[in-house]
Amino acid sequence: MNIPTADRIRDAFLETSRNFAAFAEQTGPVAVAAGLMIEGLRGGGKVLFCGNGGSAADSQHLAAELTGRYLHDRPPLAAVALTVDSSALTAIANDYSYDEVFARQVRALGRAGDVLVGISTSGNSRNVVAALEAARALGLRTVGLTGAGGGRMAELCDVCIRVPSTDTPRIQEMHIAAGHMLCELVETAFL
Ligand SMILES: O=C(CO)[C@@H](O)[C@H](O)[C@H](O)[C@H](O)COP(=O)(O)O
Ligand SMILES: [Zn+2]
Repeated sequence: MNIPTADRIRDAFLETSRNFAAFAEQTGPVAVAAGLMIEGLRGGGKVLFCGNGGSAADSQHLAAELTGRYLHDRPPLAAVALTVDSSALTAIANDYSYDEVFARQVRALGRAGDVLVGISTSGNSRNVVAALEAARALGLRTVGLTGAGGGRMAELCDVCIRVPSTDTPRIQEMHIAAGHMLCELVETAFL
């Protein structure tokens, strides 16, 4: 099927708009996740993020919003993206397996009271699932950002933000919007 370019762009933007309208009616999990992050940070804990591909980019983006600032000046907040240390990622993948790249870092760095945010559009990426399992075993709180199905992550998360789409890029668009809202709510609590 040969869809004219303008129609294709408009259809994609309208789909994004419909997705966000549906997501706006499902705000509860975002509020609960922000509460967990605020509680963890107030208790002296930190927020860890992990994900693959676009979700790796989201992980470092969101961690930087907390260690730096989102909109306002306030104390730095403890956050680490487990996606950015190329030496750790390559060594763990090479010596153990790619499935272990986040879980091993969680076991190295995670402490009870911390929060792990796992980001996956399918909810089934094995390294993110393994990281959530490791986090639960250590007593971390777990937050998921997934697509509508939730995948295997749904049952491993204290709260799972399941955005209303099954299309990877459309899901990612809502993930970063939800992530920004999390940062806004967390920042407000520390102003
Ligand atoms: O950004 C994109 C697609 O928009 C890709 O890089 C995407 O993140 C990768 O294919 C990931 O490996 C997908 O993994 P997941 O979201 O299912 O956990
Ligand atoms: Zn992408």
